[in-house]
Amino acid sequence: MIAVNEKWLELADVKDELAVRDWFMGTSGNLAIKVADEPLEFLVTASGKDKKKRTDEDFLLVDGNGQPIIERFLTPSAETLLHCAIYKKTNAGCSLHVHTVANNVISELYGDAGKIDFQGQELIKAFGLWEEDAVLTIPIIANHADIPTLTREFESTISADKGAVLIRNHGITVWGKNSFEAKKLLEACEFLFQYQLALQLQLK
Ligand SMILES: CSCCC(=O)C(=O)COP(=O)(O)O
Ligand SMILES: [Zn+2]
Repeated sequence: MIAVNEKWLELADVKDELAVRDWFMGTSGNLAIKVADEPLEFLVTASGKDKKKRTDEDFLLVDGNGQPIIERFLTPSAETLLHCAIYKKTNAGCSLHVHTVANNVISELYGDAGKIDFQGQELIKAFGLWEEDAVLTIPIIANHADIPTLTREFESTISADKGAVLIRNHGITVWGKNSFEAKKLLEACEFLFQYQLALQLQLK
């Protein structure tokens, strides 16, 4: 139970930081943090809540199928299966999903290509890419309304213990070994997206 309480507080702190950035517009976004490996258990945000507020009902514990453990009054995030896919396919400890204007516009501009590449950008080092000619590729998948379909396409893009995937005209999901790394990746992506949009305005 101590582990759950510690992870709860860790995720609540991340949620507060992302809320300050206004990254939970219109109750969008969901966050998860792993609590146990075998069997898999993780805390995930309750669905449809105002994630800018800190309450005792912000998170609930779910199993590897995204089903609530003990808690029967709260509904897990509608996108819990995406978090399940991350924890099943990687050693990640935390996964974060937010909707921002920049990540939505980038996903639409580059959606037909199915990806966006970043090269020659200092911030790609956040992903561990330190070589001078390194390329960060962020996949962009279709925003299927059917969550199992969305999850299948999403999990086909997962190939490492840290990563980021854009869902077209929806948002981004990132994951990393812990909440610090996941938040770092989320911020790096947002920087890169805002840079790309600003650059495109200058080129016009
Ligand atoms: C109003 S946002 C639409 C659902 C969504 O994309 C999202 O991120 C939040 O859903 P949740 O069930 O996690 O609250
Ligand atoms: Zn979403």
